[in-house]
Amino acid sequence: MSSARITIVASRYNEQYTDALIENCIQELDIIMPGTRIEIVRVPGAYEVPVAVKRSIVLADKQPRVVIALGVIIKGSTDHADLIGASVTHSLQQIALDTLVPVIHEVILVNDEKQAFARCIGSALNRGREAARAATAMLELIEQPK
Ligand SMILES: Nc1c(NC[C@H](O)[C@H](O)[C@H](O)CO)[nH]c(=O)[nH]c1=O
Ligand SMILES: CC(=O)[C@@H](O)COP(=O)(O)O
Repeated sequence: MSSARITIVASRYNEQYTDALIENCIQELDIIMPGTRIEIVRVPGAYEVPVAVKRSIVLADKQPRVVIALGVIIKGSTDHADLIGASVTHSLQQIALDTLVPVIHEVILVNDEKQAFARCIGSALNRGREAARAATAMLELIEQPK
């Protein structure tokens, strides 16, 4: 039984999809890493995810072993979605490299709700379950004896 500590930082924007990402992620963690202690942090939108990820690492009394970042960005009629997506991707990677705490990136940028449904609620491409599997793999990697 794992006593690992994982923090999930998830945005609320497009809540029907982000809630599904969280639900699928937790369900998968319960299967592949039962007993994992999970903390959930919610933020307004994808753009706020990186600062909450960094705060969950730097300010936490007990540092998480892995952080999972979840969000759904749906393209609109301007470049705003692409700008947010690019900034979030770069920021999350920078946080992981700066802190050496693995940050699993499933803040997805999609063209429409059909793509969002397939990746958040559907099973074949579920990014919440993918995040859980990636987090587990990274936890096993960082907990290997040096
Ligand atoms: N359009 C989407 C947003 N927009 C909001 C931003 O993430 C951010 O909260 C705002 O710019 C204030 O800083 N967020 C998503 O997560 N998904 C979207 O589709
Ligand atoms: C990613 C977003 O903020 C998006 O909803 C913005 O839509 P628009 O590009 O039409 O302003």
